Amino acid sequence: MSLRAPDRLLLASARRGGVWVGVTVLTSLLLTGATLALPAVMGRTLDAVLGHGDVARWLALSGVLVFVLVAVDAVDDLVGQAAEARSTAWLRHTLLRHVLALGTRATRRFTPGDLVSRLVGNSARTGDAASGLVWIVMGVVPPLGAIVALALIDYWLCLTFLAGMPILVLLVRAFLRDISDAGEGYFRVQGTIAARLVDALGGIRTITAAGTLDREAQRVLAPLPEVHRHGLGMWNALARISARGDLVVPLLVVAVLAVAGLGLTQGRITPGEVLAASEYVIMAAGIGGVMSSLNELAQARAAAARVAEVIAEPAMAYGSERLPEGPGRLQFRGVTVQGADGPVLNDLDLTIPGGALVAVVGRSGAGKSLLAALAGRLVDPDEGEVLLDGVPLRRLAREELRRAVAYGFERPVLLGETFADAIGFGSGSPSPGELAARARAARADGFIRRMPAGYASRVADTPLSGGEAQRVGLARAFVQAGRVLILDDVAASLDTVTEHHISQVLTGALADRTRLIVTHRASTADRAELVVWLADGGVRGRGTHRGLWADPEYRAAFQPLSVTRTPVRTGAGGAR
Ligand SMILES: Nc1ncnc2c1ncn2[C@@H]1O[C@H](COP(=O)(O)OP(=O)(O)OP(=O)(O)O)[C@@H](O)[C@H]1O
Repeated sequence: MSLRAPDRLLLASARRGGVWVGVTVLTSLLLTGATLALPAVMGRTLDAVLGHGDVARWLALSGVLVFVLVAVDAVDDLVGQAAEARSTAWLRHTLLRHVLALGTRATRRFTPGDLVSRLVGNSARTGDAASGLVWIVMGVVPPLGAIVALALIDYWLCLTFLAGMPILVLLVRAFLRDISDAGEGYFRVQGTIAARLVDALGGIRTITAAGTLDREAQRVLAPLPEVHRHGLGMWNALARISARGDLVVPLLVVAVLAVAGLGLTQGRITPGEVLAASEYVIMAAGIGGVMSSLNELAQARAAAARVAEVIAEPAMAYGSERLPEGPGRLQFRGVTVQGADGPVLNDLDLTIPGGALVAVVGRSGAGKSLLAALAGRLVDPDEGEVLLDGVPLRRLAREELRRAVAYGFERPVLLGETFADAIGFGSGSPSPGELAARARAARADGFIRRMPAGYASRVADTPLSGGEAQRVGLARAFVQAGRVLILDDVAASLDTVTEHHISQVLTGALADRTRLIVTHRASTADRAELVVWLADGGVRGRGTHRGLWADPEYRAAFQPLSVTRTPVRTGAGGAR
């Protein structure tokens, strides 16, 4: 029988508990042995007191067993926690690496808040299984051992107990089903709340400006009744098993003790053995102890299912090929990307000449950013392929691709402690001189130098305007720039003078690269050597800005921004 993904993950994470899992097995074995031996030794002690043996010896042995139980129990807890910590750490590493390897697909498939809840809460719950599994396995040993002990005392005792076993088994199965369903629902709803909270924090300015704090709090916490319902489901399952156990276990105990009493009157069993049998029957029916471990395991399994769901999402695979020498020519061949309501790009064929400055324009939602993402393999097409200097991007080694293609984004996230880190991010260790030169080119050098610690200033402590952040992001792209530089609407928050300066860098210092610029600005399109106009899922037109401007639909792609931001001379061939 092949294990399901959550079970495989549970086992893998339990193995990562390493040596501590082994120690937990040892301590649990000791505990189990002592637990099993104690009733027999107590029975012998009683028989000794009644005149059949060495009382002092049996009393001493009872004392040793009790000591072992207390001491080992404490150690068992400690090593169990150590195993869980190691398993959880491994699981978080694995999940985090996978989420990052998924790239943009991670946040298309899962919301950030949901991913955080899986990474933080669910991973820890799954990690609990490291010692939980051992405790469960060890948890069933005392009941099984107790059944054997009953048989050793008198086989009628064992048979009486086994007659009641099927009821116990049915109870356990029903409990496991109820608790697993409730656990899964509980974690899912927790993830939903976390996702809404992250959304709300991302949009906190809008919420504050709109004065909708109460409504937002209600929206974030709206699934709480569901959390309550699933929580109640878990408690009910526990209560049911406890009530049913309370009914079944005493019945079993009474039945076994009645048979033991009969054996005593017939001289088959000693009084000490009756005492031992009364302990063993309770141990054999030890539904309570195993139940709480099973409960833990069921919850760990529900949590593992949520972690495994992310891991099952295939990460982007890279090839091993290198790029030949080349100018940075990009080719899109039959590229189709499906969106929620049909293809966003449909069988698109396009060649971006190497070393050219190319503007990608089109109305909002035309697929410009998607085209830019495809060009550097931030996403893969559903059909077709993208080639760089003749090599399909999928075949390129990851480092080769990342060295060859650099990106600048409209709302860059500045990663790294300091501004020097943020600008050099992903580029090895550029020299301070190179960092400054690129920052100057991106018009970021001035405001960074004015900070108290210059390039060593901490990014997190420095609130930046949208345009300043864009310029730092641009400097990073410039440092990184390989043979292709892709700028996705990077000038959206820049004033015309800064944008003009940056355009000069693109046509000057970086003129040997292929530059793919997504833009809404007519002035940027006008400076490009080639304009690719996207509409209706494909290339609606390509040529120079001036050549395309005659088409009113082309002009409409710029209208909202060009009217307000960029003076445009209308008329055939006269755009600027
Ligand atoms: N990886 C993807 N898979 C499927 N659909 C996507 C993907 N990325 C974006 N889309 C969808 O493609 C459509 C176009 O998005 P895109 O961001 O490319 O538009 P755009 O032309 O850049 O718009 P804007 O000018 O408003 O920034 C959107 O509906 C978006 O949801």
